[in-house]
Amino acid sequence: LKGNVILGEPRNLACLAKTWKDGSSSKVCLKEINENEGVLLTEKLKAVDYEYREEVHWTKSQGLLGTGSFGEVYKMEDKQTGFQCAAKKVQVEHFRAEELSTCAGVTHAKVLPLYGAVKEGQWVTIFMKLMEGGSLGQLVKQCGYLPEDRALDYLSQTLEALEYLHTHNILHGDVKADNVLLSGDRSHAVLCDFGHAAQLHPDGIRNYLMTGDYVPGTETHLAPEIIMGKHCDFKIDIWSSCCMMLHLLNGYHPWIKYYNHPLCLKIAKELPPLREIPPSCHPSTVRVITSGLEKDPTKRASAAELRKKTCIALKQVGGLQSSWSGEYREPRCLQ
Ligand SMILES: N#Cc1cccc(-c2csc(Nc3cc(F)ccc3O)n2)c1
Repeated sequence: LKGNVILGEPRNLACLAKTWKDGSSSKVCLKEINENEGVLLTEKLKAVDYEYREEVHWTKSQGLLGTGSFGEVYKMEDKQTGFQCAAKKVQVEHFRAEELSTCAGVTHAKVLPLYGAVKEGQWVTIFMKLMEGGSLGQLVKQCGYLPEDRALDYLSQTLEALEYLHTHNILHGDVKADNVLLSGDRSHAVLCDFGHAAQLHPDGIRNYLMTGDYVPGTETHLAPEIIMGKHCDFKIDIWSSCCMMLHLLNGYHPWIKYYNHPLCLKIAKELPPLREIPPSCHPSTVRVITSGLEKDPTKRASAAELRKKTCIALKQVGGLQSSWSGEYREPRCLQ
Protein backbone atom coordinates (compact mmCIF):
# COMPACT_ATOMS: atom_id res chain seq x y z
CA LEU A 1 0.00 0.00 0.00
CA LYS A 2 1.68 3.19 -1.16
CA GLY A 3 1.69 6.13 1.18
CA ASN A 4 1.49 9.78 0.27
CA VAL A 5 3.41 11.58 3.01
CA ILE A 6 5.59 14.39 1.73
CA LEU A 7 7.95 17.02 3.15
CA GLY A 8 6.04 20.16 2.30
CA GLU A 9 4.86 23.67 3.07
CA PRO A 10 2.20 24.81 5.55
CA ARG A 11 -0.23 25.59 2.72
CA ASN A 12 0.06 22.01 1.43
CA LEU A 13 -0.90 20.76 4.89
CA ALA A 14 -3.80 23.23 5.17
CA CYS A 15 -5.44 22.06 1.93
CA LEU A 16 -4.78 18.35 2.48
CA ALA A 17 -6.30 18.62 5.98
CA LYS A 18 -9.56 19.89 4.46
CA THR A 19 -9.96 16.58 2.57
CA TRP A 20 -9.55 14.54 5.76
CA LYS A 21 -12.78 15.74 7.31
CA ASP A 22 -15.28 15.17 4.50
CA GLY A 23 -13.39 12.17 3.05
CA SER A 24 -13.96 10.23 6.24
CA SER A 25 -17.73 10.50 6.15
CA SER A 26 -17.83 7.95 3.30
CA LYS A 27 -17.88 4.26 4.25
CA VAL A 28 -14.52 2.92 5.39
CA CYS A 29 -13.26 0.81 2.51
CA LEU A 30 -10.07 -1.28 2.59
CA LYS A 31 -8.01 1.51 0.98
CA GLU A 32 -9.11 3.94 3.70
CA ILE A 33 -8.17 1.61 6.54
CA ASN A 34 -4.49 1.64 5.72
CA GLU A 35 -4.26 4.95 3.93
CA ASN A 36 -1.24 7.01 4.91
CA GLU A 37 -1.01 10.58 3.74
CA GLY A 38 0.22 13.83 5.22
CA VAL A 39 2.64 16.74 5.14
CA LEU A 40 5.70 17.04 7.36
CA LEU A 41 7.00 20.59 7.78
CA THR A 42 10.45 19.81 9.17
CA GLU A 43 13.32 17.63 7.98
CA LYS A 44 13.59 16.28 11.53
CA LEU A 45 10.56 14.08 10.80
CA LYS A 46 11.45 11.80 7.87
CA ALA A 47 8.91 9.91 5.78
CA VAL A 48 10.27 6.75 4.12
CA ASP A 49 9.00 6.00 0.58
CA TYR A 50 6.18 8.51 1.15
CA GLU A 51 5.09 6.69 4.30
CA TYR A 52 5.11 7.84 7.92
CA ARG A 53 3.48 5.19 10.11
CA GLU A 54 3.29 4.76 13.87
CA GLU A 55 5.59 2.02 15.23
CA VAL A 56 7.22 1.79 11.78
CA HIS A 57 8.71 5.25 11.22
CA TRP A 58 7.91 6.89 14.58
CA THR A 59 7.04 5.61 18.03
CA LYS A 60 5.35 7.02 21.14
CA SER A 61 7.92 7.23 23.92
CA GLN A 62 6.99 7.16 27.62
CA GLY A 63 3.46 7.95 28.79
CA LEU A 64 0.77 10.48 28.12
CA LEU A 65 1.89 14.12 28.14
CA GLY A 66 -1.63 15.47 28.43
CA THR A 67 -4.99 15.57 26.68
CA GLY A 68 -5.73 18.14 24.01
CA SER A 69 -9.00 18.91 22.31
CA PHE A 70 -10.35 15.65 20.84
CA GLY A 71 -7.18 13.69 21.46
CA GLU A 72 -4.39 12.43 23.69
CA VAL A 73 -0.91 13.92 23.52
CA TYR A 74 2.21 11.78 23.59
CA LYS A 75 5.95 12.31 23.42
CA MET A 76 7.17 10.71 20.19
CA GLU A 77 10.51 9.91 18.55
CA ASP A 78 11.36 9.68 14.84
CA LYS A 79 13.07 6.30 14.36
CA GLN A 80 15.44 7.56 11.68
CA THR A 81 16.52 10.91 13.09
CA GLY A 82 15.95 10.29 16.81
CA PHE A 83 14.22 13.68 16.92
CA GLN A 84 11.61 13.97 19.70
CA CYS A 85 8.46 16.05 19.66
CA ALA A 86 4.84 16.00 20.84
CA ALA A 87 2.06 14.22 18.96
CA LYS A 88 -1.70 14.45 19.37
CA LYS A 89 -3.79 11.57 17.96
CA VAL A 90 -7.30 12.52 16.89
CA GLN A 91 -9.96 10.22 15.41
CA VAL A 92 -10.69 11.48 11.92
CA GLU A 93 -14.39 12.01 12.68
CA HIS A 94 -13.42 14.42 15.50
CA PHE A 95 -10.76 16.14 13.42
CA ARG A 96 -11.32 19.76 12.42
CA ALA A 97 -9.29 21.04 9.46
CA GLU A 98 -9.15 24.44 11.21
CA GLU A 99 -6.76 22.91 13.77
CA LEU A 100 -4.18 22.88 11.00
CA SER A 101 -5.37 25.45 8.47
CA THR A 102 -5.45 28.23 11.09
CA CYS A 103 -2.00 27.69 12.61
CA ALA A 104 -0.01 25.99 9.83
CA GLY A 105 1.42 29.19 8.44
CA VAL A 106 1.72 30.93 11.82
CA THR A 107 5.19 31.55 13.20
CA HIS A 108 5.29 33.53 16.42
CA ALA A 109 7.35 33.17 19.57
CA LYS A 110 4.22 32.66 21.67
CA VAL A 111 2.42 30.22 19.36
CA LEU A 112 3.47 26.58 19.40
CA PRO A 113 5.26 25.56 16.16
CA LEU A 114 3.53 22.88 14.11
CA TYR A 115 5.82 20.16 12.68
CA GLY A 116 3.26 18.46 10.48
CA ALA A 117 0.32 16.07 10.44
CA VAL A 118 -0.29 12.61 9.03
CA LYS A 119 -3.45 10.58 8.47
CA GLU A 120 -3.14 6.86 9.00
CA GLY A 121 -6.45 5.02 8.50
CA GLN A 122 -9.01 6.53 10.85
CA TRP A 123 -6.45 8.52 12.85
CA VAL A 124 -4.93 11.93 12.32
CA THR A 125 -1.68 12.60 14.19
CA ILE A 126 -0.60 16.20 14.65
CA PHE A 127 3.08 16.81 15.47
CA MET A 128 4.30 19.89 17.30
CA LYS A 129 7.24 21.15 19.34
CA LEU A 130 7.80 19.35 22.62
CA MET A 131 7.39 21.65 25.63
CA GLU A 132 9.24 20.14 28.59
CA GLY A 133 7.43 22.29 31.15
CA GLY A 134 4.06 20.71 30.41
CA SER A 135 0.87 22.78 30.49
CA LEU A 136 -0.01 25.74 32.71
CA GLY A 137 -3.08 23.73 33.79
CA GLN A 138 -0.78 20.99 35.13
CA LEU A 139 1.34 23.63 36.91
CA VAL A 140 -1.69 25.14 38.70
CA LYS A 141 -2.86 21.66 39.74
CA GLN A 142 0.63 21.02 41.16
CA CYS A 143 1.02 24.39 42.93
CA GLY A 144 -2.56 24.98 44.07
CA TYR A 145 -2.57 28.54 42.74
CA LEU A 146 0.05 30.94 41.31
CA PRO A 147 1.51 34.10 42.85
CA GLU A 148 0.05 37.29 41.31
CA ASP A 149 3.26 38.25 39.48
CA ARG A 150 3.59 34.82 37.81
CA ALA A 151 -0.09 34.83 36.83
CA LEU A 152 0.28 38.32 35.29
CA ASP A 153 3.40 37.22 33.37
CA TYR A 154 1.66 34.17 31.90
CA LEU A 155 -1.44 36.25 31.04
CA SER A 156 0.80 38.78 29.29
CA GLN A 157 2.50 36.07 27.20
CA THR A 158 -0.90 34.57 26.30
CA LEU A 159 -2.15 38.01 25.24
CA GLU A 160 0.94 38.41 23.03
CA ALA A 161 -0.11 35.25 21.18
CA LEU A 162 -3.73 36.46 20.94
CA GLU A 163 -2.64 39.88 19.68
CA TYR A 164 -0.76 38.16 16.82
CA LEU A 165 -3.54 35.66 16.05
CA HIS A 166 -6.31 38.29 16.09
CA THR A 167 -4.25 40.54 13.80
CA HIS A 168 -4.17 37.56 11.40
CA ASN A 169 -7.94 37.03 11.75
CA ILE A 170 -7.49 33.82 13.73
CA LEU A 171 -9.74 33.20 16.75
CA HIS A 172 -8.35 30.54 19.11
CA GLY A 173 -11.70 29.53 20.63
CA ASP A 174 -10.48 27.64 23.71
CA VAL A 175 -8.04 29.81 25.67
CA LYS A 176 -7.39 28.13 29.04
CA ALA A 177 -4.44 27.05 31.21
CA ASP A 178 -4.51 23.52 29.71
CA ASN A 179 -3.76 25.00 26.29
CA VAL A 180 -0.81 27.12 27.43
CA LEU A 181 2.46 25.15 27.39
CA LEU A 182 5.66 25.96 29.25
CA SER A 183 9.38 25.74 28.49
CA GLY A 184 11.52 23.52 30.71
CA ASP A 185 12.35 26.37 33.11
CA ARG A 186 8.71 27.57 32.99
CA SER A 187 9.77 31.08 31.95
CA HIS A 188 8.25 30.90 28.44
CA ALA A 189 4.62 30.19 27.68
CA VAL A 190 3.15 29.34 24.27
CA LEU A 191 -0.48 28.98 23.19
CA CYS A 192 -1.37 25.63 21.63
CA ASP A 193 -4.32 23.51 20.48
CA PHE A 194 -6.25 25.07 17.64
CA GLY A 195 -8.93 22.40 17.77
CA HIS A 196 -11.59 25.10 18.33
CA ALA A 197 -9.98 27.76 16.15
CA ALA A 198 -11.59 29.71 13.34
CA GLN A 199 -10.36 31.92 10.54
CA LEU A 200 -12.64 34.96 10.82
CA HIS A 201 -13.88 36.95 7.85
CA PRO A 202 -14.68 40.68 8.16
CA ASP A 203 -18.41 39.91 8.51
CA GLY A 204 -17.60 38.46 11.95
CA ILE A 205 -18.10 35.05 13.40
CA ARG A 206 -21.91 34.96 13.69
CA ASN A 207 -22.47 32.65 10.72
CA TYR A 208 -19.49 30.51 11.81
CA LEU A 209 -20.84 29.93 15.33
CA MET A 210 -24.33 29.35 13.98
CA THR A 211 -23.35 26.91 11.24
CA GLY A 212 -23.07 24.20 13.88
CA ASP A 213 -19.47 23.50 12.87
CA TYR A 214 -18.38 25.42 15.94
CA VAL A 215 -17.54 23.27 18.93
CA PRO A 216 -17.79 25.42 22.09
CA GLY A 217 -14.64 25.72 24.21
CA THR A 218 -14.52 25.06 27.95
CA GLU A 219 -17.87 25.93 29.59
CA THR A 220 -16.42 27.89 32.56
CA HIS A 221 -14.48 30.08 30.11
CA LEU A 222 -17.32 30.78 27.63
CA ALA A 223 -18.10 34.43 26.91
CA PRO A 224 -21.75 35.51 27.51
CA GLU A 225 -22.28 36.51 23.85
CA ILE A 226 -21.63 32.92 22.71
CA ILE A 227 -24.31 31.62 25.08
CA MET A 228 -26.72 34.36 24.01
CA GLY A 229 -26.09 33.46 20.37
CA LYS A 230 -25.17 37.07 19.72
CA HIS A 231 -22.56 38.39 17.28
CA CYS A 232 -19.20 36.89 18.28
CA ASP A 233 -15.66 37.90 17.37
CA PHE A 234 -12.08 37.84 18.75
CA LYS A 235 -13.31 39.30 22.04
CA ILE A 236 -14.42 35.81 23.12
CA ASP A 237 -10.72 34.90 23.51
CA ILE A 238 -10.23 37.94 25.77
CA TRP A 239 -13.05 36.85 28.10
CA SER A 240 -11.55 33.33 28.24
CA SER A 241 -8.05 34.68 28.98
CA CYS A 242 -9.40 36.48 32.08
CA CYS A 243 -11.30 33.36 33.17
CA MET A 244 -7.92 31.62 32.88
CA MET A 245 -6.39 34.42 35.01
CA LEU A 246 -8.97 33.75 37.77
CA HIS A 247 -8.13 30.03 37.51
CA LEU A 248 -4.37 30.81 37.93
CA LEU A 249 -4.98 33.11 40.92
CA ASN A 250 -7.53 30.94 42.74
CA GLY A 251 -6.59 27.39 41.75
CA TYR A 252 -10.10 26.66 40.45
CA HIS A 253 -12.22 27.74 37.45
CA PRO A 254 -14.60 30.69 37.82
CA TRP A 255 -18.35 30.11 38.51
CA ILE A 256 -18.01 26.49 39.79
CA LYS A 257 -17.65 27.51 43.47
CA TYR A 258 -20.90 29.48 43.35
CA TYR A 259 -23.16 27.72 40.84
CA ASN A 260 -24.24 24.25 39.75
CA HIS A 261 -24.49 23.05 36.18
CA PRO A 262 -25.63 24.10 33.66
CA LEU A 263 -23.32 27.07 34.20
CA CYS A 264 -24.06 28.71 30.85
CA LEU A 265 -27.44 30.04 32.05
CA LYS A 266 -25.68 31.81 34.94
CA ILE A 267 -22.84 33.14 32.76
CA ALA A 268 -25.43 34.72 30.45
CA LYS A 269 -27.57 36.15 33.29
CA GLU A 270 -25.21 37.00 36.15
CA LEU A 271 -22.74 39.87 36.51
CA PRO A 272 -19.13 39.04 35.50
CA PRO A 273 -17.38 36.94 38.20
CA LEU A 274 -15.39 39.93 39.54
CA ARG A 275 -16.09 38.89 43.13
CA GLU A 276 -13.77 35.94 42.46
CA ILE A 277 -10.75 38.26 42.10
CA PRO A 278 -8.66 37.60 45.24
CA PRO A 279 -8.88 40.58 47.66
CA SER A 280 -5.06 40.48 47.93
CA CYS A 281 -4.70 41.52 44.26
CA HIS A 282 -3.17 44.87 43.37
CA PRO A 283 -5.76 47.45 42.08
CA SER A 284 -4.08 47.42 38.63
CA THR A 285 -4.53 43.64 38.44
CA VAL A 286 -8.20 44.16 39.30
CA ARG A 287 -8.39 46.71 36.45
CA VAL A 288 -6.93 44.15 34.00
CA ILE A 289 -9.44 41.43 34.88
CA THR A 290 -12.35 43.90 35.01
CA SER A 291 -11.65 45.21 31.48
CA GLY A 292 -11.31 41.66 30.15
CA LEU A 293 -14.56 40.50 31.79
CA GLU A 294 -16.79 43.21 30.33
CA LYS A 295 -20.03 41.47 29.33
CA ASP A 296 -20.48 43.77 26.32
CA PRO A 297 -17.81 42.64 23.80
CA THR A 298 -17.68 46.11 22.24
CA LYS A 299 -16.65 47.53 25.64
CA ARG A 300 -14.26 44.64 26.39
CA ALA A 301 -10.54 45.35 25.94
CA SER A 302 -8.73 44.04 22.84
CA ALA A 303 -5.67 41.76 23.18
CA ALA A 304 -3.31 44.71 22.56
CA GLU A 305 -5.06 46.96 25.12
CA LEU A 306 -5.25 44.20 27.75
CA ARG A 307 -1.59 43.25 27.26
CA LYS A 308 -0.55 46.89 27.93
CA LYS A 309 -2.64 46.97 31.12
CA THR A 310 -1.17 43.60 32.16
CA CYS A 311 2.41 44.85 31.70
CA ILE A 312 1.61 47.94 33.78
CA ALA A 313 0.09 45.75 36.52
CA LEU A 314 3.17 43.50 36.48
CA LYS A 315 5.39 46.57 37.03
CA GLN A 316 3.08 47.83 39.78
CA VAL A 317 3.39 44.55 41.69
CA GLY A 318 7.19 44.86 41.42
CA GLY A 319 7.81 42.65 38.36
CA LEU A 320 8.57 38.94 38.44
CA GLN A 321 9.79 38.33 41.97
CA SER A 322 8.40 35.02 43.20
CA SER A 323 10.93 32.19 42.89
CA TRP A 324 10.21 28.77 41.48
CA SER A 325 10.57 26.77 44.64
CA GLY A 326 7.14 25.63 43.47
CA GLU A 327 5.83 25.25 47.02
CA TYR A 328 2.20 24.13 47.16
CA ARG A 329 -0.50 26.70 47.97
CA GLU A 330 -3.91 25.34 49.01
CA PRO A 331 -6.46 26.66 46.46
CA ARG A 332 -8.00 29.81 47.93
CA CYS A 333 -11.07 29.25 50.12
CA LEU A 334 -14.31 31.17 49.42
CA GLN A 335 -14.26 34.84 50.35
N1 LIG B 1 4.80 18.96 24.79
C1 LIG B 1 3.77 18.96 25.29
C2 LIG B 1 2.49 18.96 25.97
C3 LIG B 1 2.45 18.66 27.35
C4 LIG B 1 1.22 18.70 28.01
C5 LIG B 1 0.04 19.02 27.32
C6 LIG B 1 0.13 19.32 25.95
C7 LIG B 1 -1.05 19.70 25.22
C8 LIG B 1 -2.20 20.19 25.81
S1 LIG B 1 -3.31 20.57 24.55
C9 LIG B 1 -2.20 20.06 23.34
N2 LIG B 1 -2.56 20.12 22.04
C10 LIG B 1 -1.80 19.59 21.00
C11 LIG B 1 -0.65 18.82 21.18
C12 LIG B 1 0.01 18.35 20.06
F1 LIG B 1 1.10 17.61 20.20
C13 LIG B 1 -0.46 18.61 18.77
C14 LIG B 1 -1.61 19.36 18.60
C15 LIG B 1 -2.28 19.84 19.70
O1 LIG B 1 -3.43 20.57 19.58
N3 LIG B 1 -1.05 19.64 23.86
C16 LIG B 1 1.35 19.28 25.26
